[in-house]
Amino acid sequence: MPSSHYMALLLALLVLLLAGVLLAGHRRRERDQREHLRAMREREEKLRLSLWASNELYWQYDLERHELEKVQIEPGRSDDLDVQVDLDTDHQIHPDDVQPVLQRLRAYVTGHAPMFLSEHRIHDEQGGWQWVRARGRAVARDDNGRITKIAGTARNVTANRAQERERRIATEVTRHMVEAVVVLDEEFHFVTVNPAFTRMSGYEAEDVVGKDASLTNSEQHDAAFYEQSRKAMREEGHWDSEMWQRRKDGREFLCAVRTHAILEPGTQRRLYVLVATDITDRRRIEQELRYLANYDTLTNLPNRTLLAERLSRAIVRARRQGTCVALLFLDLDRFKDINDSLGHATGDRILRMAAQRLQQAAGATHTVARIGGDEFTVVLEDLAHAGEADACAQRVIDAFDEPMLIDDRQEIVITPSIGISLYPDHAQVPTDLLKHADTAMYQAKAAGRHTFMRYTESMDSNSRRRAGLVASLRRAIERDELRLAYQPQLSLADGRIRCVEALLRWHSSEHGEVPPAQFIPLAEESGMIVAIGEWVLREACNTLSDWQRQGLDDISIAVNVSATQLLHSDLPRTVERILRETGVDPGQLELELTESVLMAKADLAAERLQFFRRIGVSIAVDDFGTGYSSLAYLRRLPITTLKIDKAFIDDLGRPGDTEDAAITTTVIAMARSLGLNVVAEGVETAEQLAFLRQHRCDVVQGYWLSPPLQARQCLEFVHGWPEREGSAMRAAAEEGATHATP
Ligand SMILES: Nc1nc2c(ncn2[C@@H]2O[C@@H]3COP(=O)(O)O[C@H]4[C@@H](O)[C@H](n5cnc6c(=O)[nH]c(N)nc65)O[C@@H]4COP(=O)(O)O[C@H]3[C@H]2O)c(=O)[nH]1
Repeated sequence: MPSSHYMALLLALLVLLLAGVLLAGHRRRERDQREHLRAMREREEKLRLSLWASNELYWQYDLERHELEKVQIEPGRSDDLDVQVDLDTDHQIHPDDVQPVLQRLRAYVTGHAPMFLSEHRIHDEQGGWQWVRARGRAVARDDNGRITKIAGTARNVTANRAQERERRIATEVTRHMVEAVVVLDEEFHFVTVNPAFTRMSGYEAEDVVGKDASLTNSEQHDAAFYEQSRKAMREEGHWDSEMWQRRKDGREFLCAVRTHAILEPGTQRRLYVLVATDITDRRRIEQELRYLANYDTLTNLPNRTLLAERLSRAIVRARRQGTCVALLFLDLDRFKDINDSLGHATGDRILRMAAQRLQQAAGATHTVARIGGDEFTVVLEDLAHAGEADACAQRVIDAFDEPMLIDDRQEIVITPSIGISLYPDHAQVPTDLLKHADTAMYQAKAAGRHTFMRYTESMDSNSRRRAGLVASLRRAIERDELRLAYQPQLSLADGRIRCVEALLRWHSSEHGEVPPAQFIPLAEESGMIVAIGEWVLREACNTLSDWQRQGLDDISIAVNVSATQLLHSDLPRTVERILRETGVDPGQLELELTESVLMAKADLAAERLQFFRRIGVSIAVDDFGTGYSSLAYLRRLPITTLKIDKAFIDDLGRPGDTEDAAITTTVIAMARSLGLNVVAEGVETAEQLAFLRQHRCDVVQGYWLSPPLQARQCLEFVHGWPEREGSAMRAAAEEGATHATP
């Protein structure tokens, strides 16, 4: 074979070989390409699947072109994952979020943040806004290394945010609730507590979480109570109650608790939610109100309301058991004077002491109540006979014999008057028992106070008489039923009558002659004493000026003035006016006030007395020795005269009387040392006169000299006195003196 043929064959073979190689290379490339394409498809598929599964979209942002490319899988189609690619230059970010998004982008691009991370709102397809959470990082840079493209994923977090918001609000609400919120697990162990629980119990969350709820149990309840509450929660799913709990520091508090069982989200486990309100203060206020409604806050004794309740119950019990109930009604004698004179603070102290003595005397088992002012009651139950009530009343009276010590320096004796009524003898219902005991108490007062009396039906007529007297007294002045009697006073130094005391008389057209001891207290209680007192003053001054016109110009007149007149009326103006109108010289008027009047509202009393002294009117202290004032106290008042009460004079001069004699001589001596004029009241016998003369008493007044007389008789008596003096009277006095002096 020619070499040219050989060469051609070789060339053909080479071509074929080359073609084969090329074909094989092409086929391999084709295979590689197919493989690459398959891998790409697979990756793309995985990407789609993961985008679908994570419900996120893929985005890529071109920083130079400001173009945003979004790739997202149509939601809800798992088998056919359609890719939706949007090229978007209008990124449709919520106007409020644009700046924050740009800032975050800038932070990443400038290297201040490791990635782009942003939560912001974008338009959704329905025209509303949806929250997206986007993450991304650089996918392309220019030759200078500057980021030109960022890509990443974004997910719709609108629902999450709403849930998260709800959760945050719920947490905040729980945190700020005034009520304690406690969540317990099925075993009643603490799961969570809110700050209000910490405030209420003193336990921080870490002190209690995981521990048994019995940690805060109080000893106010027994174990059965708590077991019962757990049973109710377990079986009924709720439990509402009030319960005492113990704080970390040991103090106990009362709370109103509402409990509900819930299921722990995502599990079947039960949780118990307890909402508790601290009602300790509310309960205390309720108890205080109940206390205020039923108790007297000054003495802590039951008040009228509780008394009525206890008395009703006592009657019901007595009816069932066939026993007897006694009601003691007690009023403190002349308490008003003490209250006025020593002040309300002292008055209150006396009431408290009186309450204690009363409770002690009555015994702890009996109801002692304060039903107003200085009025108290005692309910005695299970009495076999009425004599037991009398014995109790006597015990009470004895209990008050001991003086009360005020402020460690002043001793006061205050006496009670007591009325007693009995179930079933006198009444069947509480109101009638009270009424009858009150009536009996008034009778005890009328009988001279410091005593007790059992109710009798005749007492009702006495009460009616009192009411009738008050009604008649109101018309006494206009009916011209009042008169004055005048009782002369003898000055022992010169044997002359220098003063007469004006004493009021009332002859009622309905009740006849009513003694002052009966109607003056009524006039004082009803306030009528102011008008009556003014009438007395005018009448006395008119009589004196009348006597002066008839030649009796060297005599003065003493007029009684009550506490109400001195303190609650404009007595200084009244006295001035009457003196002016009647032309009586102030030096010839003496105002007689009882001790208690002078101590009443001491400042005002002193001020008024100073006024009278300034204008020349004299002041006498009446009934001295019966009250509780001391000479030391009276010395501070501008007093001119001291009248020793008849009670001390009565036994003077009788053999064996040493106490009254000692008191009288001491009072005379002390009064003289203070420069006071001393008048002895109620001098009835020559012996008394002699005693008084011997002990240098200044003045005597009483039946020995003369009873109170009508104005005309009194004028005649005084006119005729100089003739009589030195004869029979003097003889009697001297005779008495021989008897009286040992
Ligand atoms: N057993 C006895 N009694 C004697 C004797 N001497 C005088 N008396 C009586 O003793 C009382 C003395 O008056 P008093 O201490 O101011 O006590 C007076 C006085 O506190 C008060 N009173 C009388 N008139 C008035 C008045 O016009 N205003 C005021 N506020 N009270 C008056 O009534 C009280 C009683 O007055 P009366 O019944 O008039 O009683 C008078 C008088 O009649 C005596 O030797 N033996």
